[in-house]
Amino acid sequence: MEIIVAKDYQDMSEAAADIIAELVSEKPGCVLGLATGSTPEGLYAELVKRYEEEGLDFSRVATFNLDEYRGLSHDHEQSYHYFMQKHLFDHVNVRPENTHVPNGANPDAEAACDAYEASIALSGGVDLQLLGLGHNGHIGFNEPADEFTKETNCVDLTESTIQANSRLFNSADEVPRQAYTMGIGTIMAAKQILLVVSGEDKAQIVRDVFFGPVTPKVPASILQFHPNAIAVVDEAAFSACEEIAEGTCGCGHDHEGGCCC
Ligand SMILES: N[C@@H]1[C@@H](O)[C@H](O)[C@@H](COP(=O)(O)O)O[C@@H]1O
Repeated sequence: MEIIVAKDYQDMSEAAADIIAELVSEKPGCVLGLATGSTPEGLYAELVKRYEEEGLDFSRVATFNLDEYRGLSHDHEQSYHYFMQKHLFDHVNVRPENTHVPNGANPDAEAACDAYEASIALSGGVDLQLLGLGHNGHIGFNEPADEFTKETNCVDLTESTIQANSRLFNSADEVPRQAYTMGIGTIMAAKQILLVVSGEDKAQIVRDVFFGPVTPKVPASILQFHPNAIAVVDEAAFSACEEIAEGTCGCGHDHEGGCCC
């Protein structure tokens, strides 16, 4: 995994937007896998700026979002569909019919997830998958588990994720208990991965993800095995990794492939 350490949140957002903008310019009909959460808000703002100021063209781009809460309709203010409209889709020239978010309003989990997986396959596959990182190492809504998930599936959210995401709802009671999410297999099938992480509160999990063992207990650790993964993290999020990156953590081993301690 290539790691780019950005100075701060704004710097991280710009560096990540550069990578997406370059792909959209080089391959106007590309398929973008998109993510929600606070972390990518700044990079979406950067993409909107590039559309407005430089004419970055999204008219042939197709998008597939990672996940959606089960039970929330598209127009629910806390749905990820609504989030994407608000932060990106309403402000650039992407065609609505080319944007895809799992259908949280479909109570038939199997049908909703199978349909989503099929539409990703029909698009030819994701060129670049953007990811944020949960405090417990989740990507999409793939929570720590005994094994890696494969395809789009329905998951039970962990209590820590419900608590973390409750800041966007009136109370934790309102946070849906389940979500539809691309599986780890779906994510790993993307040709390129772009992980963005910001803030000191993620420093320990960033260290585990980048340098710890690859395990479904830390779902994002699987990204160590992706052949074309880039992580853009700010200095605060990278702060627990510095000693490893500099090779001064004292274990005496070569850290090129990650650290054992
Ligand atoms: N399902 C989303 C994830 O895709 C996201 O990466 C994570 C972290 O969000 P934030 O960037 O707000 O810390 O939150 C949610 O649980």
